[in-house]
Amino acid sequence: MISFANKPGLVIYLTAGDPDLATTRDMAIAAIDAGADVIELGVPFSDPLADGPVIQRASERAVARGTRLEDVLKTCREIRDARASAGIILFSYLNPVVRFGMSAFAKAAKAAGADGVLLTDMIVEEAGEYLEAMRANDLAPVFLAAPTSPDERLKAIAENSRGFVYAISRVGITGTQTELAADAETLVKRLKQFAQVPVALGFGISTPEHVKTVAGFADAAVVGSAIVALVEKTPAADAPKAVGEFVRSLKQGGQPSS
Ligand SMILES: O=P(O)(O)OC[C@@H](O)[C@@H](O)c1c[nH]c2ccccc12
Repeated sequence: MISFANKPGLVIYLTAGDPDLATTRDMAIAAIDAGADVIELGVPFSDPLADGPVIQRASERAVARGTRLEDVLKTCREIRDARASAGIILFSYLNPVVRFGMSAFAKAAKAAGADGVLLTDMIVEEAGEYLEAMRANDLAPVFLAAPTSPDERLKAIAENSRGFVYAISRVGITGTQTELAADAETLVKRLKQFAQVPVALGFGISTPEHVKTVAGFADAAVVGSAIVALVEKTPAADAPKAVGEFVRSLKQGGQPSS
């Protein structure tokens, strides 16, 4: 279930299959137990355009190991069986989903226990068939909103998103930054005019301080590259514990001060 009732709301991105699928499952479980509200389970893709170097490398490693969409669905099911109530979003580019078949994919995602789907390069203006497949399977479609989008696009993105809407804090690619983008708060406020669902902010969020700042104006923070970089430098056997500890520091350090 997608809920951000325990502040600060936290969405944790993992590239499935890096370092391997069993470790991905265990890291997701550790992240949930440490306070992650939603896991974004990334299907590794050979041509990840929107991704910065850290996630690109993770995708390459996972693809090189032969990780396929079917395998990621299986891992999703394992995470769901282990933790009934956490939110799970399947995260992919459009191409692998189209190859799988949109309707078959939606059915399989539901059967795998996912709550929702985010397709990075799916644009809301062309989402008719996708939205229908999501609706038919009771899955939440999550769309990305960029600071460069005019109001009428933000409105369509907000109104068609379920579970939450994803605000991209800055133009460009994923990756950690020392400073949060200055116009991130403006984008969240613009989206909030239109959104009935929570607004999550991602891109460049990597520290408990960032999470705390974001919690002041958005419903949730998305952390991707900082997690994936930690996974990259940690031996597989230690990765679930390391991810759990990092997520706990984000959740606790991100708490609003009273
Ligand atoms: O890596 P960052 O800067 O922490 O941002 C989250 C991001 O990685 C995750 O949500 C994501 C992974 N791949 C993407 C592609 C497009 C948009 C978002 C994403």
